[in-house]
Amino acid sequence: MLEIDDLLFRYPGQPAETTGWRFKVSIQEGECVALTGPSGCGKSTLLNLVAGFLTPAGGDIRWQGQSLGPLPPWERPVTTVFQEQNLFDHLTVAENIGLGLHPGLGLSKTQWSQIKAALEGVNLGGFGNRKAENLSGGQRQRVAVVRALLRPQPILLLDEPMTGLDDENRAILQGQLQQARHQGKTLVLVSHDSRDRQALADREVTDFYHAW
Ligand SMILES: Nc1ncnc2c1ncn2[C@@H]1O[C@H](COP(=O)(O)OP(=O)(O)OP(=O)(O)O)[C@@H](O)[C@H]1O
Repeated sequence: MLEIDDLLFRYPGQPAETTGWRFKVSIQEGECVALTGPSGCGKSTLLNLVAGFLTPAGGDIRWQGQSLGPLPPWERPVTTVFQEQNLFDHLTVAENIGLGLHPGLGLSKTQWSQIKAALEGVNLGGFGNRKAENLSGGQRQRVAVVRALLRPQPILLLDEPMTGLDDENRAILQGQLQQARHQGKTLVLVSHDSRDRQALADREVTDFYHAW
């Protein structure tokens, strides 16, 4: 289970008298939960806290009973697809995905073949050797999802993962994410598009945030 347990957070510089957040939600292993709420309620903030990109002022995040608090982002059992994809423009598509598997790109032949096959699975067959800088927004988004899906981490944090996709590619990525869930991954989804939430989420959670 992924437990967000009274996690307290306020952005640096936010005056102490203004309201911060107290996040609380539990997500079962293998579940896909959509966090929903009005713009600005803290959905992306919570994903950044779980990923370890922001530091809470109190409370805890536990995965299978172990606190993630002491772990830096790269040691957490988490992989992310965020709105800004941070692909390295000067690297190829395959290298960008490979970096998610090994920081020095020390990949086996089998892993390079997996990357090639995964790209074919999202309509990007033949794109492996292209520089990321030459991709459209929707293509970049698909590369980012492939990179996340190939990583072994059990928790996938998805912040608007379908941005910029046409209907065909949206359906393809929905299928890939459903497959990941059936393989046992735990998905936390933030999407303004109800089609994604309906296609993917087991339940929508609206009461994950409270005033602190
Ligand atoms: N780095 C930051 N410093 C200060 N305030 C921030 C920072 N990032 C976000 N905020 C504020 O925190 C609030 C929550 O932002 P967040 O992006 O988590 O909301 P959200 O629920 O994901 O919104 P949306 O649905 O519009 O994407 C917003 O009011 C936002 O302006």
